This record gives sequence, C-alpha cells and structure tokens, in this order.
Amino acid sequence: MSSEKERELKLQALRKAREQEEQARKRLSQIKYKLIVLSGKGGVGKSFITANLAAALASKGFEVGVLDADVHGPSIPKMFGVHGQAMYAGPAGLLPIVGVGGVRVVSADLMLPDEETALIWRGPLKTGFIRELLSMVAWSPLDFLLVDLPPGTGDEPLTIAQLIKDLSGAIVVTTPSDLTRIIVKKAITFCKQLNVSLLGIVNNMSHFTCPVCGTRHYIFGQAGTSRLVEETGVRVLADIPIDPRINESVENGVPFVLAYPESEASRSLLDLADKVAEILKASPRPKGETSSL
Ligand SMILES: Nc1ncnc2c1ncn2[C@@H]1O[C@H](COP(=O)(O)OP(=O)(O)OP(=O)(O)O)[C@@H](O)[C@H]1O
Repeated sequence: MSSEKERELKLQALRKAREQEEQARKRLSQIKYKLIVLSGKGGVGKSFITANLAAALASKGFEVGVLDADVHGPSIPKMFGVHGQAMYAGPAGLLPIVGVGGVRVVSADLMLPDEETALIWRGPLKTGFIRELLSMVAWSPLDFLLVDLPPGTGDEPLTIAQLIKDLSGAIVVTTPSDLTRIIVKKAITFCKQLNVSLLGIVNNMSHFTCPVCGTRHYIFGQAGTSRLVEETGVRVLADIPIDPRINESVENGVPFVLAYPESEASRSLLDLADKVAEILKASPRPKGETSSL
C-alpha cells in the first residue's frame, strides 16, 4: 500500500473515532451522574458491588444503568438475570436490556452468540469497541450510570476515563487483606492522576457475622483497609460482610439486595446507595475535567 493511501486510511479512522466520541458525548449528556467502579485487583467483588449498588439505587426510585466494561470477563448480565439475551438496535440506537430490578444493562456478553465465545482483543480493538458502544447505546435519561471496570489500570479504565470526561467520580472496591491494599492503591493513584474524584472505598468481605451467636469474625484481618485509608486519605463508604447466600443470588440472577433485603450485607449496600446519592447531590457537577494523561 502506498504511503499516501496509508495516510488517508489513518485520517479516515481518526475522523471516525472523533465522530464516535462526539456521538458518545451527546448520548451520555442525558445521564446525570456517571460513576466508575474499579479495584485494580480481580475477584474482590467489584461486579457484585456494582450490580447491587445499581439495584439499591433503582429500588429507591432512581433510573439506573450499568455498563459492563469488562469485555473479557463480563459478569453483570448474569447478576441481573439477563445472561443469554441479546441487545438489538432500534431507531434510536442500541437498546440496553432491562434486568431484574429495572436496571438497564449493556455488556459485550449481550452481543456474543454463545457463552463459549471469547473476545480475543488487544488494546486498540478494545478501545475502539468501547468507543463505538458508547456512541451507539440509547440509554434514555438516567440518574446514574455505573461503569463496572475490569481489574487493573489498563486499556478499558483509561478509555472510559478519557471518553467520559464529565465522570462524577469513582468507587474503589477492596478487601481487608494487605495484598489487596497494595494493588488497590494503584487504582487510587490511577484516579488521582486522571483527576477523577474519589467518592470512597467499599470494603468488601470485611467480616463474617456468625448467624448463631452474632460474633464478628475478621477472616481477612482488618489491617489492609486501615492502611489503605491512612496512606491514600480516601474514606471508607461501606463495610460489606461475607454472606454465603451472595453466590447463590448471583447464580439465580437476582441482585442480593432484592433477594435478601433484610440481611446485614443488603442493609450496608442500601446505606451505601444513600451515601453515594447524598455525596453526589452535594458536590458540584463536573464539566469535563478528567485529564488525558
Ligand atoms: N461479600 C461477599 N460475600 C460472599 N461472596 C462474595 C462477596 N462479594 C463477592 N462475592 C463472590 O465473590 C465472587 C467474585 O465476585 P465478583 O465477580 O463480583 O468479583 P470481581 O472483582 O468483579 O471479579 P473480576 O476480577 O473477575 O472482575 C463471586 O462469586 C461473588 O458472588
């Protein structure tokens, strides 16, 4: 291919990317608060927290959407009982699937032909996919959009933070162990470097309360999260206990806060929803000031 042709193709791709960014910006302007949920470390319960915070906010009468930005390991559809369904395009754009509790869900999982299919993509393809997705989704007016990010501080978090320039803030999910602290600290640094406001930390799997005697057992200790708070200055918004029924609710596709609203974990998640709504209401709306590194 001649170098002139190559240059022309690159220019075309750049123009298309700019158009998609502009389209995404317009579509997202219908959403009042846009939050990212991240952890840096895998398996700490980030998707569980995202799904249940969304369901808790929806149960309080808010219009809520969740964007599952984990293209390699999407788990949000399963948590809302819509795994296996397919999003389709209407005249307004790509329509989210409405999950249990009325939360609108968008995920790569809702675009794949079957559950064995995996997206084997490198950085630029993932970036392009997220950009195109955001330019296409017709969310309808929402109060909250929660973006569930994959572990790490790689392509997806960076793409989201750069595309959604008016992010309202970030919620960081951790567990109390010291190993988690070291990795989660990187996610906090990531937010600070990108100028994303840190709403706070959710300390998941903080303890186990014996259902017989009510004693609290700190299975993973307490030191990791305490040190994380000391070192970063970010506050803890909620301590969510371990509850064996959480896995069952994930399997059944019903958010835990709806399946067991009276449990200790659900009460903490419902309080978390109140806190998040209050903090956002009290803070000035961002005007596109996330930095681009
Ligand atoms: N507080 C809890 N008590 C008991 N089980 C929990 C709790 N929080 C999460 N889990 C379980 O831990 C597992 C991992 O949760 P989840 O998929 O939300 O983690 P994640 O951080 O999003 O993982 P990934 O790194 O794969 O994105 C799930 O089976 C979930 O049901």
